[in-house]
Amino acid sequence: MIEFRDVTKRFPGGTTAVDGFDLVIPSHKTTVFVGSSGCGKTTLLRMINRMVEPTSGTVLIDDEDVASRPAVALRRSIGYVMQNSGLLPHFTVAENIGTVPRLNGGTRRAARARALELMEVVGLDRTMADRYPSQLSGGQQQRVGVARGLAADPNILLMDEPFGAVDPIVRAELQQELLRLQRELDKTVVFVTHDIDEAFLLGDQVVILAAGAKRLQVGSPSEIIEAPADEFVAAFIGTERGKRELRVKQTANGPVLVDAEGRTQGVLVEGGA
Ligand SMILES: Nc1ncnc2c1ncn2[C@@H]1O[C@H](COP(=O)(O)OP(=O)(O)OP(=O)(O)O)[C@@H](O)[C@H]1O
Repeated sequence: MIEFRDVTKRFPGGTTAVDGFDLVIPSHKTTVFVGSSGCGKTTLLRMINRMVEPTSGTVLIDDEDVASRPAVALRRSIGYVMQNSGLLPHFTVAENIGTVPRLNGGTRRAARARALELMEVVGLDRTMADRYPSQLSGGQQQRVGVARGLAADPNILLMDEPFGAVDPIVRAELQQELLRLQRELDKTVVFVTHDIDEAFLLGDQVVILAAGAKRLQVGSPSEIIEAPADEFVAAFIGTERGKRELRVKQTANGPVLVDAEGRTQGVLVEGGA
């Protein structure tokens, strides 16, 4: 469990990126921070692994204040995946993935073995191990980024808009891969995005934020869609655009669900959750 207790971050220059933020992030679930640009999502994420230090307040992992842990060791024990993958251009794929195992004192051989194993986990062909990042597609680079984040087998994986820079088809593929990975690996994932659809697809817990990391609503996707906290959240999640206001339409083949513009969104079936 990760916990923010009354956390504030003021940057030199005066921006209050995060103002008195409280949140409990349950273990073995995916929590998504979603909100518009500059609302403090990245700052929140980076305070978990001490890439950013809070001005006041406490961040705890399993009831231990992260400030009491040596920053470098803490950072290496937590996976971090960033936008544009953040790969080192002069390292091969295998070397990039094996960076943290090497930093942790592992042999070159062990790091490579781990890298090859992880390439399989994230759906990359092993023949790519000796390529450089520039010789991969954007989607493949992101997979390498995810593999690198997993290399030290962390309990916590922080992901900062990891799929922001790829086209919608590859993005959908990577999202499905992450859902599969999460079922298999069972990590505590904290994911940042500005895309509410991505948040609802991936999140067990979704945290909708406004400027200063103000919590507008925290809940499961179902809770938020069924009862948006206010007009702003309703507009943000798209109910106003009619996107999530579905109604039943009878067709020759049975009932389907259509949106406000009459576009079919799905088929109505009996039973289920
Ligand atoms: N190192 C820094 N120094 C000064 N101000 C900063 C620094 N990092 C972030 N900020 C400011 O803090 C606020 C929150 O930034 P943050 O990157 O956390 O937002 P974000 O929600 O992740 O935005 P985006 O979606 O655009 O990445 C912004 O106003 C930003 O300009």
